[in-house]
Amino acid sequence: MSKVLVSDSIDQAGIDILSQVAQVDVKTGLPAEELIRIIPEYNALMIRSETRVTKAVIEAGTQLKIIGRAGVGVDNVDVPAATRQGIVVVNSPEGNTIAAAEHALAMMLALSRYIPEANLSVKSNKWDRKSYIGTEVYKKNLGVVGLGKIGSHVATVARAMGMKVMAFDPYISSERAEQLGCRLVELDLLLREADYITLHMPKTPETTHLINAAALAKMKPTARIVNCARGGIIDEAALAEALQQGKIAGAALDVFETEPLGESALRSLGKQVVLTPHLGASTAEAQVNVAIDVAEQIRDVLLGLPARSAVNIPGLYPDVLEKLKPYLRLAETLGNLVGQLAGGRVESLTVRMQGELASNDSQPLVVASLKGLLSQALRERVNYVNAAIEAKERGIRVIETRDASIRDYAGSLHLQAKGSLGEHSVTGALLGDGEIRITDIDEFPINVPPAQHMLFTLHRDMPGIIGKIGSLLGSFNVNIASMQVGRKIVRGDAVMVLSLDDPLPEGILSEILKVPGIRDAYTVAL
Ligand SMILES: NC(=O)c1ccc[n+]([C@@H]2O[C@H](COP(=O)([O-])OP(=O)(O)OC[C@H]3O[C@@H](n4cnc5c(N)ncnc54)[C@H](O)[C@@H]3O)[C@@H](O)[C@H]2O)c1
Ligand SMILES: O=C(O)CC[C@@H](O)C(=O)O
Repeated sequence: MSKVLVSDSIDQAGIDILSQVAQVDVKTGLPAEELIRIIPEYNALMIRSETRVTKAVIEAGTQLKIIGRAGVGVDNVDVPAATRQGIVVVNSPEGNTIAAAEHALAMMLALSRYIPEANLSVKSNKWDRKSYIGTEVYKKNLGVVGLGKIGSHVATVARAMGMKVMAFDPYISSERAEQLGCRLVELDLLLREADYITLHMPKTPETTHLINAAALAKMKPTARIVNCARGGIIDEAALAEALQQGKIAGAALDVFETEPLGESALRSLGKQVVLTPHLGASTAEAQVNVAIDVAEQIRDVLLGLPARSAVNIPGLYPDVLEKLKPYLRLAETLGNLVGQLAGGRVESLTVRMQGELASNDSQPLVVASLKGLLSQALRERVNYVNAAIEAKERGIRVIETRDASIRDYAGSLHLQAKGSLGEHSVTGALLGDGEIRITDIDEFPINVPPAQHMLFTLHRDMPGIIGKIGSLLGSFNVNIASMQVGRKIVRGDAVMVLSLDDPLPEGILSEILKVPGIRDAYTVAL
């Protein structure tokens, strides 16, 4: 019989499902070394946000087939390490949406009416009606940052309370925002105009400390901010300072840079700060939803069936998956690449299956391309199950075409995306050993493997230009791993593709664009 370890507190409904197919051991609060010691016995691990599933835990889990996260964020799991070891990681993308949205709304109202402090005051035998004159949210401007599942529900309820809602989300179409009755605006405007700001995006390199001292300085002195998304999106030291100096009026936080929250200046602030210990998902309903959702997936995988919300492996039957795996990786990489070249707001994606691929079932490749395309915006939230729905909700038009006559490689994939940075295309193929090659960018032939940090330029093919870019990168201490130029005619337009050992520092792109002959430049992180 299979063995499942449940290492965080999970609703009994989930345990009951797992018990149908496995021996279930519930052991919460395990120290890291103890988890590493016992994990080799288990075929599945079910967690919430407390257990840290590090590389060491994964490497020790030699029998593990699946890790189930009863919740949305899998930032406490080393997903690349699990993928390398062939362990499926599943989550529950929607089970706690309403709970988290309602918590954010409750935080906003608690902040406006000083409910936590007033409650403490009455409980300490006082009857103070003067210190807690609040403000109404009715007719106030709410700025929603991240208009995904939770942000959308917050926006809908806030509108019903009479608030005027604006939103900033670089990956959402203005049509989607309009459907929700929101004005899609730039972050700068939202920071300046909002009376309340609520954050609902994932923590990514782009969103880490998005709300820093400079952002807080743009806010109104009467503004209040709520973070029920992820710790670290707000710079807590800068926030404490802004509150102490009266630069903003209040903050309510459910999530923190370090959890549990240690020593923090935020704890000593008064009624203008409300803090909760990561309770966004803590409702009876959400805990039942996520426990059932994830336990069912663990049960299915232990029975040899596919998982419906796999974060790292598509929900396909194992034999189909095995055959398609290298092409799914190709499609995902190309989707991620073309999405970044086209910019955030992608309107359409064309997926062309070429050569031998033209006769395959195209659906998994289209889904993998969309998963790659949306991965910058949604990170672990996008998977093979929800990629198509997420794309539809974002108003992305998907066009599938086939051309069996293109036979430069046995099978190749061509993606074309139209977004806020214009229309861009990439083609890629697999070499005999399964290595990915990018064979074409914007119709310019090249032959490069994808790399973690890449720079693409469109320029005039003229003497000296490559040297200038090389020296410029050198002056910013960026090491070039490889470089290739693709051109159609001599001294016409050309593309240059550079693989870099380091991410490009801020400001360098504008310097590159100043080099005579450079028409455009894009950075990509894969
Ligand atoms: N406090 C809790 O207990 C709790 C519970 C559930 C979810 N969460 C967190 O809430 C957040 C939102 O969850 P969701 O289910 O709505 O996710 P979602 O994927 O449905 O939506 C996230 C949205 O953020 C947008 N986004 C990405 N980068 C952005 C950026 N730089 N600026 C603005 N928007 C950006 C995406 O386009 C997307 O629309 C996640 O961080 C999730 O982990 C917290
Ligand atoms: O498990 C929890 O309570 C938190 C869950 C939440 O942060 C999530 O990402 O789903």
